[in-house]
Amino acid sequence: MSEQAASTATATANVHVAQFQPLTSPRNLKAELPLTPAAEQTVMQARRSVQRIVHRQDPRLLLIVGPCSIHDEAQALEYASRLSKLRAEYADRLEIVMRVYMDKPRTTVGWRGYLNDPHMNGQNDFNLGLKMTRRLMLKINELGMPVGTELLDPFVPQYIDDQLAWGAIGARTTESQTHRAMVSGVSAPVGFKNGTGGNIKLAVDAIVSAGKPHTFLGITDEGQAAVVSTKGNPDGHVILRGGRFGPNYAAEHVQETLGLQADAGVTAGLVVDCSHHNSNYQFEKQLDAWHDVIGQRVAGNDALIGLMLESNLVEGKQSIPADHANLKYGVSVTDACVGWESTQELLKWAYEQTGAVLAGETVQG
Ligand SMILES: O=C[C@H](O)[C@H](O)COP(=O)(O)O
Ligand SMILES: C=C(OP(=O)(O)O)C(=O)O
Repeated sequence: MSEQAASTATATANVHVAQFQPLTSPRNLKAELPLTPAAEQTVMQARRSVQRIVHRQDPRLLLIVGPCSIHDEAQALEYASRLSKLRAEYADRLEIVMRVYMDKPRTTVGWRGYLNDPHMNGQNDFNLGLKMTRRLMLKINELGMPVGTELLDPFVPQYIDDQLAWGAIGARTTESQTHRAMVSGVSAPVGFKNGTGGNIKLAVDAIVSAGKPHTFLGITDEGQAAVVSTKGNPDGHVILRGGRFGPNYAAEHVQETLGLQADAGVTAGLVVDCSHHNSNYQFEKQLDAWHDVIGQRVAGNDALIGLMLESNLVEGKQSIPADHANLKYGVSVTDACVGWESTQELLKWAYEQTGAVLAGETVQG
């Protein structure tokens, strides 16, 4: 697509706009990369399971597991292929969804993810990023591995909503009206992180807001600017991710959250993100959160319905080198992740532990 300079610049308008570029429409991209029957089946089955887990009608644990961010298609597919085997093996007790995070929020600036900047060089080729995102999600769904992602840019759901079993709103945007309204129209269940400062109430408020109809400005499938009216998303839930004061997965924080939800009439279960402030950004500490939360669930706290784990083929993280040939294989370029061996052990442990919880309970599809 050809680039176009800001043609509307005047003395007072678009003073700080450098350029506009045409954006492909959701319909064009979906015509090029349609949802296949196999991918659709993965999405539909997993979405239904996640909805039931969120509303505590299915006792299995929802586990959202995968890299902090995707930066390489082949590595993401290798990870998805490995994870899909464990998903199938543990399906009677665990509903495993892969973290396929493509659009990254930043505290200030930094690489904004594969969707925003697929070349990782500041070119911000959104048209390519959207295509690569849709293609990767399609391939992962076709493996029978359901996809979960953070929804950050409000236009993006029109391009990938049909492929999502689960979505998240990040800690930096849960309080945003724009994101709450956007979620009210998203087809999949969506989790809201607590704020970076640790405020849980704003995530509960977000569930209430996104559960209602909204009218906002967005785009149509044809890519035309439009007034969008939604019906409300009934499957919002809180994701506890810790705050600047420290972790918030202990029993007292879980109780506090349930109290806030009761006041607001929210009955959804809670997901705990083992990473971010719940691990103090040290990837090994995700194990503490994982063991603690599953321990609470096994001890009888049914409100704890799921966990998130930041995991990659290889543990740790790396900075993005100027020469991408120097990127280390399978290592995160954003937050540090646990490696594959730990991931396997953690999933096996979760499966073993939840045996007692699920004994005698029937999982209905
Ligand atoms: O999940 C990843 C990061 O925590 C998030 O994108 C913020 O990153 P930053 O604080 O490094 O910008
Ligand atoms: C950015 C993320 O988390 P948070 O919004 O909790 O910082 C993430 O999960 O990738």
